[in-house]
Amino acid sequence: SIRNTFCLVCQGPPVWHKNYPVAQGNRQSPIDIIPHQTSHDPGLGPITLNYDQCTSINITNNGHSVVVEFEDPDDRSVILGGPLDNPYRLKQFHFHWGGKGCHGSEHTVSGNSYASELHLVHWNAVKYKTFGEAATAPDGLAVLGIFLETGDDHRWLHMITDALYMVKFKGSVTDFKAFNPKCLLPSSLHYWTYLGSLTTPPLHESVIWIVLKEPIIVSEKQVHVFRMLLFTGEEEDERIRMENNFRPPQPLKGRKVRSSN
Ligand SMILES: NS(=O)(=O)c1ccc2oc(NC(=O)c3ccccc3)nc2c1
Ligand SMILES: [Zn+2]
Repeated sequence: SIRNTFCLVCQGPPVWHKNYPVAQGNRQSPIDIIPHQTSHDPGLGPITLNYDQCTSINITNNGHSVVVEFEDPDDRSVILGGPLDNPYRLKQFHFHWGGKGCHGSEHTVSGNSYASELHLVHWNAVKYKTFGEAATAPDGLAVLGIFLETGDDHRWLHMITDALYMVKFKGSVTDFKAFNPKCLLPSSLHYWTYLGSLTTPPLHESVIWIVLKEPIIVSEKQVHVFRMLLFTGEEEDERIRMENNFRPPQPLKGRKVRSSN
């Protein structure tokens, strides 16, 4: 049937375990974070984001999300501290969002989801030679998750949403230079952290998750611009709107979620 030809990832989370058995593993992401059940760890220091020398390259529609990629030849833009033993290099950031009126974050907080979630993906270049190698190692990646809550316009998110018309179709890419994602951070860097995975195939259990407690505020109109993107390519007859590209929370399987102060 059409569904068989439809790519496996596009058929969504319920079928991923067929080709990626790790989907039912012991450290899958996202999760529902229950604040009063997290353990406050005084040994957990603050995180530091050294993004001032970062070099963004382009913005692309990879058929699952919209991704801004960075040059990572050295430690010019890194996240360090917190639960991390090494600096982790910024590789890319991307978003997950819902459909009209329904929420689209991946992590939830006491069962509540936000309109969208931003992921800044970093890799451990001290221990591993390439991103690909790090992506399969238990301490290979560190992803900073930031919730987007609807309210007033976000003055800097416009730089992203104004570029989305250029990458409407799957497989499209356009230059996107000199963007510093520091402008997308909330005022507080307090966070929860736990050991998890990539939230889309190949679902590698290689991510140290750092989820900020404070969301950034963006307007519903700005989130709606993300929904003009398509899952489908320019050459395909059927146009499928890119929305609800989030994986639902996965079983905690006894994991501890730690809280910074
Ligand atoms: N939603 S997620 O868990 O943050 C997540 C999920 C799946 C991912 O695949 C990649 N691959 C690269 O970035 C990459 C970048 C350059 C070369 C090869 C791969 N990053 C991911 C992040
Ligand atoms: Zn993501």
